[in-house]
Amino acid sequence: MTVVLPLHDTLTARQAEHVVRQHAREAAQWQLTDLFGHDPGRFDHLSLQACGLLVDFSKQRITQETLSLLRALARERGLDRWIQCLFQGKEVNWTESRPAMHWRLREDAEQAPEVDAQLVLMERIVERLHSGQWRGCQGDAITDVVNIGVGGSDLGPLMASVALHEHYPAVGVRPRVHFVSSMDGSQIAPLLDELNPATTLMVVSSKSFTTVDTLSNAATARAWLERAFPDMNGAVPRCHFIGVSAQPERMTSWGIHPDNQLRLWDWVGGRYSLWSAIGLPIALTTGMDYFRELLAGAHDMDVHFRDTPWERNVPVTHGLVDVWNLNFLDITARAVLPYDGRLKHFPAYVEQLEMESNGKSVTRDGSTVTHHTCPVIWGEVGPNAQHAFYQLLHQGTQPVACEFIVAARHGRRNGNSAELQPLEDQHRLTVANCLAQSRLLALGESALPPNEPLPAFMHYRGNQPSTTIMLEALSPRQLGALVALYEHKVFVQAVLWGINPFDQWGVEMGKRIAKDMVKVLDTGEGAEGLDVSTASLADYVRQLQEN
Ligand SMILES: O=P(O)(O)OC[C@H]1O[C@H](O)[C@H](O)[C@@H](O)[C@@H]1O
Repeated sequence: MTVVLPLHDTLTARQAEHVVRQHAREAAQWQLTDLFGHDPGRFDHLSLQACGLLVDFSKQRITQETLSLLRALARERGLDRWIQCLFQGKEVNWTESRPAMHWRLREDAEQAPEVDAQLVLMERIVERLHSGQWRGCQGDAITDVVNIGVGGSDLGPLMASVALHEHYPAVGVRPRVHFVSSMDGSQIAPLLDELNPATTLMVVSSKSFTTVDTLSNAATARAWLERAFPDMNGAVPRCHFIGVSAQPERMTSWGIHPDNQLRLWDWVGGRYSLWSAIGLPIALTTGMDYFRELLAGAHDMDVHFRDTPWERNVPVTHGLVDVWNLNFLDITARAVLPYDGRLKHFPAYVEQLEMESNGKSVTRDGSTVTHHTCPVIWGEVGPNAQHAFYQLLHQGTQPVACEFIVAARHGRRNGNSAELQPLEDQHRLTVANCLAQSRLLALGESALPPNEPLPAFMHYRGNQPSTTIMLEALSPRQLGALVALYEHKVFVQAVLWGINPFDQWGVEMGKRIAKDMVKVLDTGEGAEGLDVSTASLADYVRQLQEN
């Protein structure tokens, strides 16, 4: 099927960009202190609510006019048609000739029956594990599940399982869920020392089922189980391995029993796949009802993104503000700062989602972009980062756009009120820190009560822009909405930049040349074709390993 995707109307897009650029010349002089001083209604004008999230853009260096000019630019770049193409399942991933239909994983059984069929299989597995009916090869109930995956087959499930670990399945007992991703064996080795093979189940999670990191960890896990049960090698794959992949034949030839295979599809990008069976660890942590709530929250955001006018559209606004910071204010770094330890893996998740999606430099027509695409993104749990890199945010030389993510209520589910009070107090303290930091970053020392003049080294210059995303509480539904918000804002930005957010060709070459390098390290073969630095390092390693 050939699909005609909208191309930019280059001339008008250039005109719109010119207008935004002129506006940005003025904006370069703006101070957030003045913007707040001039417009007491700034919060009302520049904050939006959707799907249980309150998103405050008022601490960004923008005005209502800025957003309106950026929306005009987006209109001229064809964003409305691109959104339609996304949700109509057109080939928006044009370098791989595929649609990108992660949103379809959040549809109901009627709209997406093939998705529902996999959810039903997944639910059966989850129930068998929670009820103790899934048995190891010696008849023991499973107590520990190890998810073996990397990239999108690790970061999303890990992030959401940890974020929602206070949500328990309604019935039964959940197993402990562990994550192994690193190819060097440094995670799996100590884990296997602790675990009992009789009660451990491995989930080998790989969309392609070719990723060497995952397959080498899976091989180590299989050897460990086969050593433990030398006479039961036929039962080991059946009782101790589940596979999740878009490649059933590869799962089968690796040895995953057909009954233990869960599927996803080529039309789901790895970093967009936590909603599929790749999310099995999440469902094992929370139970299937909460997993479905997570999907429902993401679906809420899909509908909001698709149907809401851009003036009130959170992913559109979020994407546009980031484009503004990067391309018009030259802010090339962004910090993702959750004020909630449960979201400790959220920054790493966003790093992959955004930088693997939008770290591109070639446009649809094959030309090189003439502007920056994705900023450098990093992050950490905010309160911990306060004691680490906030020094640079407050007094360093570079502008950094910050993103604060915090829940208004902790929403703790277990324990009596006397026990919970100290924890509620800790949550309030955390929210207070979040608000204090974003205020100080924005306003600098003018946020402080008037005092005697500070020496230069104590100076807080302020004017660091930030967005605050406030959840009512960290529920599965709101987490689903939050993650889908990021997925869609990434798409908005890609459309404005004219790039494909759904491929990752920049990762492929590294995988290929690593194979040749293994040969160099093993035998020295191929070293003569290498640069002197790499050849010398390889030689040094070989000498040390031989002695
Ligand atoms: O799920 P897999 O096929 O094993 O892929 C795992 C990961 O590795 C690749 O190199 C890509 O960069 C990621 O986008 C992907 O999520």
